[in-house]
Amino acid sequence: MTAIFEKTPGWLDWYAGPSRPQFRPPEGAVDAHCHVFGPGAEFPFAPERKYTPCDASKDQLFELRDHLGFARNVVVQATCHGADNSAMVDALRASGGLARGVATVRPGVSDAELAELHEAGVRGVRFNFVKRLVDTVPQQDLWDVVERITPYGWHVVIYFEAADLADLRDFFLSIPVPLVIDHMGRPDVTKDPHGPEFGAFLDFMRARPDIWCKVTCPERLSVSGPPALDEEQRAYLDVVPFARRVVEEFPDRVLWGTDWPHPNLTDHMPDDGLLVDFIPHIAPTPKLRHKLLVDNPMRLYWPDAD
Ligand SMILES: O=C(O)c1cc(C(=O)O)oc(=O)c1
Repeated sequence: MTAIFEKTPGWLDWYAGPSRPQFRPPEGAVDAHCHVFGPGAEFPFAPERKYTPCDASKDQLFELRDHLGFARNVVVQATCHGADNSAMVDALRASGGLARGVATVRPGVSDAELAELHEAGVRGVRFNFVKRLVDTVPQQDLWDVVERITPYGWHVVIYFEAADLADLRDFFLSIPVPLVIDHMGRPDVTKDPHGPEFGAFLDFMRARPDIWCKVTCPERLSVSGPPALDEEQRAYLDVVPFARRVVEEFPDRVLWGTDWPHPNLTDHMPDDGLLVDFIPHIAPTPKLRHKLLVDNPMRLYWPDAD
């Protein structure tokens, strides 16, 4: 029987018919953070999920990639699929080598499963500490996962709220593989980008040379808005000083992504074309943009590409 899913009340669907960005990404640009949702009838959402999204298929993702002028994707396992990576893996396999993946695995994962994920293009696992998205996982379980993935040369993507960094920092620093921080550690952008909270985040990044940061999700972090809609070119300016600080201090360890299909936004859904136009605000020179969009993600996800 085909699964029928009812979306979480108030769910905002991704923006159909996005504009073509004025900023043209450099050749070979990578959208290094995006997701697929189902389709639920083919790849059912996980029983333990905290939200039920609209469908967002691999074909729709690849269409967006081409429309925005990107060449590749990194598809991050969305929490609504739990540890069933089949929709994400299906996207990787259909991409003809143009997508890599970040999976969610439990400590009991078999060697055969890990080998299969690697063969499909998975290069990392995601540890999520955002309480509205997942139940807490014991640190020992995460340790066990790290031990299992280390032989594959994978990294760990960490998603956490700024307020939780102080408690999690020591645990993060004890993980002996590269770390990739989702959405800039979710700073409170009403605070001073030169103040103690963001200072603690930058200090965490300075602690090791293999900590990377996604300068993503201005639409999630912004308080001032306005939404990137109706040809708005100056959206989310309150996020710029935060992202730009990270790009300028760590030009070789930053990544950018659309975060399409933008789960759990509640007040607006951005036009992805206009989100791309945000990039020159945070990476002001062609050299910084080339690192952000091409060199860095290629080094992390396609190290063997010519
Ligand atoms: O902030 C979020 O709601 C969110 C959720 C997910 C997910 O459910 O996987 O991924 C993200 O990158 C961001």
